[in-house]
This record gives sequence, C-alpha cells and structure tokens, in this order.
Amino acid sequence: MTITAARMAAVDRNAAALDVSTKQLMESSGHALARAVRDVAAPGDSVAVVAGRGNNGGDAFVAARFLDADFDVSVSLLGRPETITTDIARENWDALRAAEVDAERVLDSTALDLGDPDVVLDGVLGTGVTGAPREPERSAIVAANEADAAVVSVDVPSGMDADTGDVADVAVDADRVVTFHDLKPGLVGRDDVTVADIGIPDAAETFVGPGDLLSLERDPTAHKGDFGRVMVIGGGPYTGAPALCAQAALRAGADLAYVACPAAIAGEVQGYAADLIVESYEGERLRPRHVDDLLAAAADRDVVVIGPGLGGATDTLDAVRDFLAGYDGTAVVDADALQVVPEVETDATLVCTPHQGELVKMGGPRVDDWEERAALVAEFAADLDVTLVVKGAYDVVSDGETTRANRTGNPGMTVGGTGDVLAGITGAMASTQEPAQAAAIAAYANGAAGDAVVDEQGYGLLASDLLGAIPTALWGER
Ligand SMILES: NC(=O)C1=CN([C@@H]2O[C@H](COP(=O)(O)OP(=O)(O)OC[C@H]3O[C@@H](n4cnc5c(N)ncnc54)[C@H](O)[C@@H]3O)[C@@H](O)[C@H]2O)[C@@H](O)CC1
Ligand SMILES: [K+]
Repeated sequence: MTITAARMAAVDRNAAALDVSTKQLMESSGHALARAVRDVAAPGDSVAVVAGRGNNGGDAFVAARFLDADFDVSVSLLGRPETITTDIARENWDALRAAEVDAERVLDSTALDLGDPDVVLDGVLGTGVTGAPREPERSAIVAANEADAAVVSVDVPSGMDADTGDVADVAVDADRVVTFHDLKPGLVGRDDVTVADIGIPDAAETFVGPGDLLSLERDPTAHKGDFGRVMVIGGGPYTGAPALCAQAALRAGADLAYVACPAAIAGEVQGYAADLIVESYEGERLRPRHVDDLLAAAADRDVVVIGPGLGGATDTLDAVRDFLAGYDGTAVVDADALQVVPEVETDATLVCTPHQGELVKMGGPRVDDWEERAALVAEFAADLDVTLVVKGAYDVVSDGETTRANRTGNPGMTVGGTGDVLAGITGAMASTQEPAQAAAIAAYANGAAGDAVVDEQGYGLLASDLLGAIPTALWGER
C-alpha cells in the first residue's frame, strides 16, 4: 500500500480530530529519524541537519534534539525563523535554540557551509514541495550531494515529488530515506527506504473525518458548471423526496439541480424551491416509455440520482432497469430503485445508498456489529461492482477495495427524508470526487448536519432542517 501527499494530509488532519496532534506525530517522526542516524553513525560523529521551513524541517529539528547529547550536531535553517511556515515546526526550532543546540539560520545560498560532516540529515523539502527547488533550498540540495557523508532523507529525498518520483531539477541523492506512516508512491521500488510508524491511529484512516473535507477546497477561478449538474430522477407517489434530494445537492455545492418527475407533480415539486429546474414527463409515475428522453437529458449532466420518491410499481422498476442499462455515467441509486441493481447489466458507475433493510432486499448481509458488517459489505460491493453506503449508527462505505465507516449522525435522523438528503449530497460530491470518497464525505456531512441541528434545537429534527446545515458541515470549521 502507498499513500499520496494529499491523502497523508487528510489522515494527519483526521488524527488531530482524534486528539493525536500533528506535533505528537512530528515527535515520533523525529525519533524515528534519530534512530536511523544512529544506525549509520558512531557516537561523537558530526551530523549536519539541513532544514527547510516546513514540517519536513520540523521533523529534522526534533531529530536534532534527540541526537544532540551523543553527536556533534549542527543545524542549518534555510531562511529566517519568522518565515517557518507552521507553528509546530517553529516551536521545535525554538526548543533547539532554548537548549543551545548549535542551530544557525541561513539567509542565502552563499552562506551555506555544511563543513565536513559524517552524516547529513536532509529535512529540506518533503511532501509539501511544489515545482523545482528554489534558493536557498536548491543550493542546500547540491551541498548535501557534494558532502562526503551518509545522507539520511526525511520522508522523501528533497526535490523529489512524493507522488510520482519525478525530479523537476535536482534532488537529494539519499543513502537512506525514513518515510512516515506508509510508503509514498514515488518511493516504490527503492531499497533504501524504511517506513516508520509514527502513531497515527487506524481510526484516522477508517473513520471519515474533517481531513476528508480538505479535498473540497475550491479554485478561485472556477466557472459555473465546474461543480456539477445533478439530475434527480424521482417523485410520483411522493413529491417531497426528490425536492429534498435536489436541494441537498445544491447545498452540497452542485451548480445546478434538475428534477425529472411526472407532470402530475411537477408544479408541487417546483413549489418547494425556486432553485430547482423541474423537467416533467407525462403521466403520474415513471414508466419505460419515458426512459429514452431521460437518457438523452442525463447525457448532459454530471451525475444522476435515481430513486427518491419513485415508488415501487412494477413498471417504474422496469423503467429504472432500462435507464441503468442504457446509462454509462455516474448514478447514485436510492430507495425503491435499489432492488433492481443486483439484476441490471450496466456500464454506469453506481453508488448505492441502502439502509440495512434495503441492503437485505438487494441480497446483501444483515449483521448487527458494524465491523463484521463492514467486511461483508466490502465483499458485497465487490460482487456487485458498485460503491455501497450502508446507513446505520455507523455508516459503512465500501467500493470493495477501500472500506470506511462514518460515526457522525444521531438517533434524531431516523425521521423520514434524511436518506433523500444523503442521496443528494452524494450526487453533488460524485461530480468532483471518486465514488467511494464522494460517498464517505456525503455520509460524514449528512450526519454532521444532523448533529448540528440537534445540538441547537434537540430532537424533533426534520429532514428539511438538514439542508441549511449542510454548507457548514462541508466547509465550516476544519
Ligand atoms: N502529514 C503528516 O501526517 C506529517 C507530516 N510530517 C512531515 O511534514 C512534511 C510535509 O510538511 P509541509 O507540508 O510543511 O511541507 P514541506 O516541509 O515538505 O515543504 C513546505 C515548505 O517548503 C516550501 N517550498 C515548497 N516548494 C518549494 C520549492 N520548490 N522550493 C523551495 N521551497 C519550497 C514551502 O514554502 C514551505 O515552506 C512531510 O514530508 C513530513 O516530513 C511529519 O511531521 C509527521 C506528520
Ligand atoms: K526531505
């Protein structure tokens, strides 16, 4: 297994939310680095620590503190201390100064002199690098390569892209790399790499957390349509479900939400919200003869959500089957539409959002313990070749490969309509994220919205109360 820089940042943030702070992780990283240096150095040897201004440098500061008693340690900081980019790295720099470790700052590349060290600890640049090394980092990399020393790199050889292994200009030629938590994709195949466990709890990967929301940052140059056109195919016997679903998609950041519904209820659906684009087909419920037009409309949209309020009439389910058989985009499938999924042949990417009863109706497992359920849900998702979000006290999300659980939400959310809201959020997320990640974020945000409403007013929550709480759940405090 490997972990990308973006995923690593998400897991780090999730760990912090579980009360394992990044500063604690940095302490573990520094400790692991010091052990690696001890492996290649003899007591009394000189160790030149070269540190950039990010957390990669912070790890190196911690290592210097561990090594100072037994080695001749000197630390070069590439720049002024005020420009250190994170508080925790600066605190560790301050700790070195307070302990009177030989720590000097380097203002420009010409002032950089590593001396003649036995070991160089390379904390110049880590997973936060963007583009080719600038000065003075570039000169520091060259100096590390020119030194007649054993070079130990912090997390990745500085100058190398952790995700790709690409070197834009120069990179440290490391004798040993100590990387943290998991192998980075760019390090695969090297024999000089050790992976150090730095104490990130498994839960930071398993449970969806605030770190998963980091991928929702918006580019300021975004255009209308960049964040998704979501089409809800729903309604007939029920009118509220498709309206809740489509509004939830908008609250979760979709640019446009369409509701395709029977003409008999179109006015009512539109009446719930002016923000919706209602497109009607004749009659009072979905039938196979409507499918061609729906497929044509769906081709221009990013994601379809099919199911909310459709009802379970035989010809409606036939229509759902025909639609999925002819569709090759991404579809979120909910409510009565779920039961056709196991029997349909489709090229579409499906995200299915059953509660446990609906899962059983699909032929899936019924298990009370969430961890046992997670394993079986993963198998079932792999069998069906879909992403499953199985709603419960702990929602389980799996695409058969990656399985996550979500702990947000509360008993107030057993009220009708919250599933329609989840399906709508999932639709919006699936227009910009991979299906399993979209589903994980949606489950998290839906539950967090419910928690915020109950915190404020107590139980007696309505699904429509969730709508206004979705934006803060997604983009509020991180
Ligand atoms: N994410 C995690 O869970 C943990 C990360 N840790 C460390 O944190 C590192 C990532 O830290 P950061 O995100 O602060 O990033 P880095 O320390 O990798 O680099 C960021 C710094 O480099 C500068 N920079 C970026 N590109 C540059 C270029 N091309 N030329 C010159 N300067 C450049 C930035 O302005 C910033 O000051 C990891 O590699 C790892 O060593 C560890 O502390 C432990 C936990
Ligand atoms: K490094």
